[in-house]
Amino acid sequence: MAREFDLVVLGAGPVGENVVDRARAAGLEVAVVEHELVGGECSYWACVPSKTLLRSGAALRAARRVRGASDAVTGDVDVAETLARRDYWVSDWDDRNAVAWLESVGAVLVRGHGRLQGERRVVVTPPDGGADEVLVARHAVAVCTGSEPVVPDVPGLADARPWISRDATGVRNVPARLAIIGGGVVAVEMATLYAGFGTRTTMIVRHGLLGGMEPFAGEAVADGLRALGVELRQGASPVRVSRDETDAVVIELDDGGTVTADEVLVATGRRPRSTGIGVEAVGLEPGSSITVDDTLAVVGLDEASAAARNDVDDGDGDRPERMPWLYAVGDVTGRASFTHQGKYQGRAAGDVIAARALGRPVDAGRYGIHTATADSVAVPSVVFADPEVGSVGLTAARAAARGLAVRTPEVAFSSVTGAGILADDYEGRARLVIDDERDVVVGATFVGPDVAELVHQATIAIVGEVPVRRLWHAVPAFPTMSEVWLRLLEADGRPEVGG
Ligand SMILES: Cc1cc2nc3c(=O)[nH]c(=O)nc-3n(C[C@H](O)[C@H](O)[C@H](O)COP(=O)(O)OP(=O)(O)OC[C@H]3O[C@@H](n4cnc5c(N)ncnc54)[C@H](O)[C@@H]3O)c2cc1C
Ligand SMILES: NC(=O)c1ccc[n+]([C@@H]2O[C@H](COP(=O)([O-])OP(=O)(O)OC[C@H]3O[C@@H](n4cnc5c(N)ncnc54)[C@H](O)[C@@H]3O)[C@@H](O)[C@H]2O)c1
Repeated sequence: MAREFDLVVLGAGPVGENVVDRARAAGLEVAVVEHELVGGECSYWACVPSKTLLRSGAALRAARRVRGASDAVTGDVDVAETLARRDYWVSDWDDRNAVAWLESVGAVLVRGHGRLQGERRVVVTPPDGGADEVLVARHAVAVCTGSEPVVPDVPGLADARPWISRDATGVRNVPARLAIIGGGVVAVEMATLYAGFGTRTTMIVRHGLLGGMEPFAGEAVADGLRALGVELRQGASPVRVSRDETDAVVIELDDGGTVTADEVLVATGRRPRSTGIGVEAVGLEPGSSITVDDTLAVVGLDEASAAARNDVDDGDGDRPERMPWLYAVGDVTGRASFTHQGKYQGRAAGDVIAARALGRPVDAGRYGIHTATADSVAVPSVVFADPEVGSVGLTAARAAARGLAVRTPEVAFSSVTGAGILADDYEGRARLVIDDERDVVVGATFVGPDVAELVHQATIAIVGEVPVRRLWHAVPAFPTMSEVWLRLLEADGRPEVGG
């Protein structure tokens, strides 16, 4: 016997939880299928443990940067206490609180591995390998299955017991030597973390660090990592990996060099988790990101399902317009792989699914409540390295690629009194990207200690499309880090009357 619900959500990560929350708030009957821990990657293996582990070293370094406080710092990071704090924040990898929340909102949790079995049907294999159960969705299925790490096909790597990010954030025995392959955000944050733990850390980086961001961000982070004692092997790629007779990992590089370590962390990106979830049953391509429109409804599904059924539209117009029934939300869409952005999508998706199911008006225009418009305008992110990198919107290069004429005022934080008071010899930079035609901010990057909280101001300026002329009236308090905004406006130039 199949159980019926209004909505079946596949995956109870942060994104699935938000879809559930909004759909339940509207009164839909909702089932959510989860094969691991309710709360997903972010809560147990990604954002929460990584940021908790990074915090101890960051706090110590912050105190060391203030004369009058620095002498009170007499030791290094207490690794055992830091790991214990991490264990607390990941609830010892126990999801009972998250499950209690699901129950409190009246959602039904179905434990097991789910996969699509055709339109509006999800089949679940329970964890004990018992009989499959079919869940039928009266209105919609939302795929929120997240992403998984990519391990490149380097000879010997898979057999060398490489770490993926879960091993690095779930660590119990901190290695004396760690090699990291990759130069993206996972690699940079984990190098910062392990260097702070006293691990001899070597990064193997094909190109620069933090590709895709403003170049000055990667350069400052590279300098910061070197200052922490990290060895950067830039312009090098691994060609062969093995374990030697002492069980050390030996990584041979294409520049002829070798890196030897106790563990090797592979941080070479993630791919959408769209295999093994039955997308082929509805005509979609497993392994690819699932393409959605701004209401998170899967695009091209009718054509794909028709093709899968060999049911060709003869174009006589007799096929009725159908309500979307399949949605994809979060990392699996490849739109913006961050928890906050996926949750934003999840709120829109839960609301629009309910609106369509209940025959209520749908607000799907630009910045409508049922859309994830900001995905293509303002995705904020913070890289928790030393220095931190906070960014949102377009870089100068991305703006140029879009054909925008921009102004890019840039300043050093040395001109900001609040930064100098925050830390002695504060070093950092900030850049705005301003659309010259519309005179609004379309991108911002801040690099330096404790810049994370500056990003949201930029996000509001971008999403609110606040004219730069008007930003002159948003006065930052003295002496705070926010004064960087005034310096940036000054670098851009005081507007003229009638200009
Ligand atoms: C090391 C690391 C650090 C990160 N730090 C940050 C950060 O600081 N800030 C930030 O915003 N983002 C961060 N991210 C990214 C963030 O973790 C993801 O963007 C976020 O987890 C995506 O949420 P999601 O719900 O889409 O996917 P997930 O969190 O992956 O959740 C998907 C859920 O679906 C379940 N599932 C999958 N397939 C099935 C199936 N077939 N049946 C049943 N259940 C299934 C999974 O078990 C999982 O619980 C980090 C990522 C990594 C790797
Ligand atoms: N603070 C945060 O918000 C945060 C933290 C961690 C992760 N994340 C999310 O997780 C995602 C995944 O992070 P990531 O760092 O794994 O991916 P990434 O795409 O940011 O970086 C991958 C890195 O690996 C390199 N690389 C790829 N293939 C390689 C190969 N074959 N050999 C050598 N190097 C190779 C790339 O050049 C790049 O430097 C991010 O895009 C981000 O959305 C966010």
